[in-house]
Amino acid sequence: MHKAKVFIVDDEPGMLEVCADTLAKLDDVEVAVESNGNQAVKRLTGEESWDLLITDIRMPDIHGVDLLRIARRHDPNLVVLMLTAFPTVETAVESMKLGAADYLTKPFLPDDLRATVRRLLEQRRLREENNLLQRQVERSNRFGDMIGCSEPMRRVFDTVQRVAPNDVDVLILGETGTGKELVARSIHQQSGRKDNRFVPVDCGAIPEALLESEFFGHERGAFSGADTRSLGLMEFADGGTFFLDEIGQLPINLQAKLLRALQERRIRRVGGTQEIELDVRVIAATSLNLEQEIAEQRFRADLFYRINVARIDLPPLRDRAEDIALLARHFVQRHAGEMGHKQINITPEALEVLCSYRWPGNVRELQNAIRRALAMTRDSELRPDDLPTELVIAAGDVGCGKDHGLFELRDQHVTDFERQYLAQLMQRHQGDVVAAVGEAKVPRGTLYRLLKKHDLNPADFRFDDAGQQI
Ligand SMILES: Nc1ncnc2c1ncn2[C@@H]1O[C@H](COP(=O)(O)OP(=O)(O)OP(=O)(O)O)[C@@H](O)[C@H]1O
Repeated sequence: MHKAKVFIVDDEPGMLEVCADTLAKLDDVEVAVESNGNQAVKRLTGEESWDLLITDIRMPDIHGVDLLRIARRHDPNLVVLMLTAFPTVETAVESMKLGAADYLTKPFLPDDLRATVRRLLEQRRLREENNLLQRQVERSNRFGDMIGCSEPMRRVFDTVQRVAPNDVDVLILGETGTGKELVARSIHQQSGRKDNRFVPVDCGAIPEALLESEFFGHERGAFSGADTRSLGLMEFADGGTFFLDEIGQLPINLQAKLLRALQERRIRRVGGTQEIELDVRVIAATSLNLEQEIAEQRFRADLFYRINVARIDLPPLRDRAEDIALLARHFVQRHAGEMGHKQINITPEALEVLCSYRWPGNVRELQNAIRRALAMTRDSELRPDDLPTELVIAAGDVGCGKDHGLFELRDQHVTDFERQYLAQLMQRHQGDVVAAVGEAKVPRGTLYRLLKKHDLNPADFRFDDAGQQI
């Protein structure tokens, strides 16, 4: 049987003995004790892994709250039970904020200690099981880098699988951030071209005057400034896949040239006379309604028919609510590691907020919201107040109006904004207050006061080269 490892820290040897004896009666628990603060820090930050830390608050060589902070920084999943003979509201609140699971006031009955430990270990076991299940669920709802369990996404995965090996051109339609580029990459990855290049180009991002030479390349001397011959993106993609993102924004004169290149699979560099044969698969994507663009004569119908050989419609995130929780958990897992957190759970209340928002920026917006929330959270749970304010308001938590007046809502906004701003500022400067003062353009004292107000500690944002918090 796996025994839960419990570590008890108290400066009084008598107390350690009583606690150890009490817990020894639980047969699935293994107990270690320590009365010296420095030794306790060493064991908590060393190789050993612990399930539960029980620590006294008042000790001569280390304060229990500091031990809690150090231990949870090393292992954010560690469950901590605080013991105190002098309960003060501030210490209790501070301990809870730093992630203590509970606290017991001395003196306590052995049964109370046993019951509390049993409950905390059970909670931890359930959380771990839950994480394991989540990982299994995610594995079965994964298609390459794409995640989705909703019916529309399953259809998308199915279509990708069918069109990928067939070398036909593909048109992907969907609002911004729905994953069009991810789908295009996935098609490339599952095609016979996967060992050659995938060349993406954002048609809306290249200045019109440069588009033709960017696409088709140019010969030396083709125009002033062209001192060398240059390959175009399409030629660069020879043998592979050319991904035209936002094709709806391509100027009409270039549409004609692209159509010709697609029909003949040949191009001519700007200023060149020779035709160059190319073997390129084209995948185009747009968030515009191309039929309407054609009706308004901004998009050529013949180009539309040429690229609309196989078509994939990516539904907006709000129409596939089942995917929201799955994606949110996936992003939490992915980005928590990058930010130095070990394992973070989303509370059911936070999931409810995420699921009732409309996500105009779709999956990209969800991913960013999770990143921002992770920067705000200080313990192993992501709660509604860690989420960007606009989501919480839209979900009705703060802002249904009838319970909150204009000024109250405004103050709430300002407070949330301040907290988010400061957390991101600290993150950008890795806890360097001098650099943060420079960017925020406020006196140092003001910055310290605001950090204190929002209970943010610059030290929590300092990481070493390996990404570990220092
Ligand atoms: N189903 C999904 N599973 C996992 N991540 C996804 C999914 N859909 C989108 N993403 C992520 O969301 C972000 C936006 O996706 P992507 O760039 O493919 O969207 P897009 O539709 O091409 O956006 P735009 O129209 O703005 O170019 C990316 O970081 C991508 O990895």
